[in-house]
Amino acid sequence: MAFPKKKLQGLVAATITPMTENGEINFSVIGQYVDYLVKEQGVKNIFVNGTTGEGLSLSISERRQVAEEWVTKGKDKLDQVVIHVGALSLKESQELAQHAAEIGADGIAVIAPFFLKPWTKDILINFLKEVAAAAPALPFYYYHIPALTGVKIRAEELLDGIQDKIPTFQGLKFSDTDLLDFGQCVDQNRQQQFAFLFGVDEQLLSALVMGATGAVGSTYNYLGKKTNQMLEAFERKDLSLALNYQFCIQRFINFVVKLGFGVSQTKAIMTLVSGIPMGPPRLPLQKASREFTDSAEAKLKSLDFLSFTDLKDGSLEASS
Ligand SMILES: CC(=O)N[C@@H]([C@@H](O)[C@H](O)[C@H](O)CO)[C@@H](O)CC(=O)C(=O)O
Repeated sequence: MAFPKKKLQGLVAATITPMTENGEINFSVIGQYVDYLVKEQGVKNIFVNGTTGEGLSLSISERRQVAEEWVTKGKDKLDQVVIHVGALSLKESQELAQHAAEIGADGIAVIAPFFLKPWTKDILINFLKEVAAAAPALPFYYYHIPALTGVKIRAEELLDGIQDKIPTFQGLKFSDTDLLDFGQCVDQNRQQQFAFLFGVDEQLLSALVMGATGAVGSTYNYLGKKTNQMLEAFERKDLSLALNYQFCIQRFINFVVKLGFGVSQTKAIMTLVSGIPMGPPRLPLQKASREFTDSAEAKLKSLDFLSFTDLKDGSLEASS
């Protein structure tokens, strides 16, 4: 199999799914969102329908439409659009994988099924293999997020010999803090050209030291520019400057984590910073409180992540 695509590297924004106040998907702002990521944040890769995108809270038909809209609006602007196609139902996952191929996505990613769970590596591989086979021309990424799926099979174990079973396997999206597991994934697969995409934004610098080739995360929607500066400093081997950037990013994430941080809060912050209305999350998530948004705004300003002139009208929309 030949993959014409460039290796997925650098920052990948885990996109939010914009919604209207009525809870419908707001497709009308996706074009603007693409431009914002590229022009304001310098982020040209996206990960659609993942955790941040509430992919598992959307219907299959919605997931297809969202994927299609991002691919269409990202054409000639974005480098790569990866679609998360994981689902509890293998059939649905395969349908989404096939659809991603049909619409011209650049790759697919899959989480472990998390209700009736695979308990061994081989069972998980069998599930992933069946999904990957539905899109045999698309690069395949395993999305490791054990805290949310409850599937604790170590990524290092999973990667051992994975390309023999899944020839389209191209990389790992690692959303966990176990840097021993992550480091061993890199170390044991040095001969492969896999993408190692780290998914804990506040710890990215440590993962870069371990050999991460890129990162997928929610904060790259609005802290992409700052994180790109960190990547550039790391690339120039200016570790002290890179650390300054990481600490600065950590100060913000640490602050919001203490207030209670998740997808709802990401929607509110992105609305505030970009001026593009992301709307409320879908149940069971609850909209971020006005108090949260005000505190986050003050913190962003104090860290110089946001100036008064950056504020757009949409900032009001973020709060209840
Ligand atoms: C649990 C979670 O949502 N993790 C985020 C991080 O970007 C996270 O928001 C960030 O590190 C702040 O803690 C990503 O790993 C999720 C992600 O990439 C996705 O939306 O698919």
